Amino acid sequence: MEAIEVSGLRKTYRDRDAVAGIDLVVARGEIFALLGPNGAGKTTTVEILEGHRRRTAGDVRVLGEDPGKAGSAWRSRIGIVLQDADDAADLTVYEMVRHIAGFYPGPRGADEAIELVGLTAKRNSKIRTLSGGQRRRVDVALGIVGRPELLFLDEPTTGFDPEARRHFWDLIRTLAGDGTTILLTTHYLDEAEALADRLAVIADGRIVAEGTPATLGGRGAAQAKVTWREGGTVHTEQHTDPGELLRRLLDDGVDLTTLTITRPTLEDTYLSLIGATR
Ligand SMILES: Nc1ncnc2c1ncn2[C@@H]1O[C@H](COP(=O)(O)OP(=O)(O)OP(=O)(O)O)[C@@H](O)[C@H]1O
Repeated sequence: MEAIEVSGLRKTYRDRDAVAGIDLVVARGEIFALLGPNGAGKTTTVEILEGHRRRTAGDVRVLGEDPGKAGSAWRSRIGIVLQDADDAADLTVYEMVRHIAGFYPGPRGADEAIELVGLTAKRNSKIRTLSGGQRRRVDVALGIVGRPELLFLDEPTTGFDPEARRHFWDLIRTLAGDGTTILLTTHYLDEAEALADRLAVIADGRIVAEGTPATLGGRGAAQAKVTWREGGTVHTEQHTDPGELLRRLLDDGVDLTTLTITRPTLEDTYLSLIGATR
């Protein structure tokens, strides 16, 4: 059984489609990233999968059940990190995590969850005294404390400093290595590239491309741009396989310290996919 199966998903607000017919399959144990510009429909999609919003049309199965009808046993199998979590700010980190752990049948220890998000030093601090990035880490601790089979992360690393982001990536890889399925939305292309087994780009409520970070939007087959300097002139050539060109340049005694080879980054590919929909 797949972790997530979606076909023909639509969500209409008044007369406008926020989600306009999405098909999506996420396998168990997979890390799947949803990318897309502001207002594309990512949060709406994720909240329908979490059972937090009603859909207008389409079939949705999450861990084998319809999230619109599933009960508390299903809910205890998923973990959620919302985009704007409203923390009970007067509790300490430990109190809050322990409180939420109490809703799950087989939770992690609160201290283990706090340690996993790197907040042990803030264990006894009130949440309202934490920085924005530290609060976000509390949100992640709350999402994983129940040992979810499936974890939803909506822009999980917004406000994280670079070290916290790397730490978080390691945590996600560890969870995935233990078999947790992860669906995340992010605006950070480096994050998607570092974490995702597969990803989809949503624009205007539709999936415009889907693939692995290496193949999305034809990226894998894209030509490499080779640039070098020879006799005071800069040369540029496009090649699918630049090996032959490199051998020729070596034979010709060209100074290869001036040579660069670039391929489209995931960001280049993403921006051209988004641009094509405008
Ligand atoms: N409760 C609502 N009522 C009316 N329109 C809504 C509602 N929630 C979302 N929308 C609209 O649906 C569209 C998709 O919004 P959504 O929040 O899913 O986008 P998103 O891809 O998550 O964006 P972001 O990257 O900014 O988080 C937007 O045009 C938004 O204005």
